Amino acid sequence: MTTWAPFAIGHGYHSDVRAGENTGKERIAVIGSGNWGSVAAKLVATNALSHENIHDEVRMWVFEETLANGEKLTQVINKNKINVKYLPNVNLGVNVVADPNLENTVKDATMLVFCTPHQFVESICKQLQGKVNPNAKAISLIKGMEVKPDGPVMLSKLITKHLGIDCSVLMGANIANEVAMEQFSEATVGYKADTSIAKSWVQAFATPYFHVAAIKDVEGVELCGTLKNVVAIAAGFVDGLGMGNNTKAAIMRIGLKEMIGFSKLLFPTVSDATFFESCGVADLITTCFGGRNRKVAEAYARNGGKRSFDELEAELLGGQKLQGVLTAGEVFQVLKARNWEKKFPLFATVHKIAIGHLPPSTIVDYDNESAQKLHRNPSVGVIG
Ligand SMILES: NC(=O)c1ccc[n+]([C@@H]2O[C@H](COP(=O)([O-])OP(=O)(O)OC[C@H]3O[C@@H](n4cnc5c(N)ncnc54)[C@H](O)[C@@H]3O)[C@@H](O)[C@H]2O)c1
Ligand SMILES: O=P(O)(O)OC[C@H](O)CO
Repeated sequence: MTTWAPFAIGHGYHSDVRAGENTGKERIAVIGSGNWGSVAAKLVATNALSHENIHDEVRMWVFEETLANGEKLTQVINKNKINVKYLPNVNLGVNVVADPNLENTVKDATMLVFCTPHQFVESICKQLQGKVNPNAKAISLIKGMEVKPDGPVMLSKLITKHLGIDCSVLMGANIANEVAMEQFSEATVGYKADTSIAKSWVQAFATPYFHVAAIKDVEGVELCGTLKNVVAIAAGFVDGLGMGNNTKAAIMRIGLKEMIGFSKLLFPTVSDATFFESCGVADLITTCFGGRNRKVAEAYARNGGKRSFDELEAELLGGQKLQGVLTAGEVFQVLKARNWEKKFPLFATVHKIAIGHLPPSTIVDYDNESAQKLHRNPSVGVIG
């Protein structure tokens, strides 16, 4: 561990600290500073201070905004080491430096952690083209996907396409506020092929309270994190309609089946075992009980679909962003394009409810015939 001098609490940050340095150490930058992005910065900042092979400073890109008191968010973070807007009351670490300049954030970084809402990733990548170290590696903590005219594109692939660098993913049962409180939880790194890259990411994130396992199934891990948000919207509808635990469990089971089916149709290499990791069933459970997607969908159903998701998101989340409604729309585009709508009735119904084409009550009243065909598995002797 090296002594940390320039970034003591209460000091302004020194933007020229990196000039002329070539320490041969990894240097981590976090792109994004929302609720989970801030926790990601806290995790890697802890490890940066305790691992000799990682440079102490962790630079975090902040989509700059002016707070109600007129101060800039970056200035407040650098003064107090707390992201007062997206992760209040949690010290990010003395070595986290908030930077409103995207290009400056990634300058010299060898490990790039992407953690913004998924709808902003492509424009961020375009801004970063030609600006990142070609030998850097990336990891995406972002749950979501893009749909292009020729089909769906996972965000890890989008990052690799735009920046020409390897991109792993980290997903798991990780409600940010709980990880921030250092409550025990687990996560899954999905990597492509190179185990040394997977080990670097495990080292960067793992702490005694945050256990990280790596598996060679980047698409499987990323699709788990992406698709569980659609199921969480369905779970929220069930809660908002006042239905009980059995109904919610049924929706989660059907949702898991659709997650597995959809993932394997898109990527036949996706492994069944992935769904038993933290990124799979564990994340599905935590999100369907404690997540933001569930919370806003509950309010939507309680209001009978009369108030839009955008309105409820703004009212309930204070600037944080939902991913599940957009993802349901993106999944639906894939279902339409491939004529898969009847194979994934829960996914399709979530989208139709979210855009107001069906009432919330139809979450338990969708196309039962095709649903039963899909969700009953004769090979294990289930009838009915
Ligand atoms: N919060 C969690 O518990 C959690 C846990 C695991 C994974 N995730 C995933 O992490 C990703 C990031 O979520 P989060 O919770 O860190 O963010 P968030 O929803 O808390 O915050 C929204 C962020 O978006 C930024 N933003 C707003 N407009 C923007 C723009 N035009 N361009 C770029 N950025 C803009 C805001 O400044 C803020 O940092 C999501 O994919 C989410 O699903 C979240
Ligand atoms: O709050 P949500 O619904 O965005 O879910 C948060 C995380 O993805 C849980 O792992």
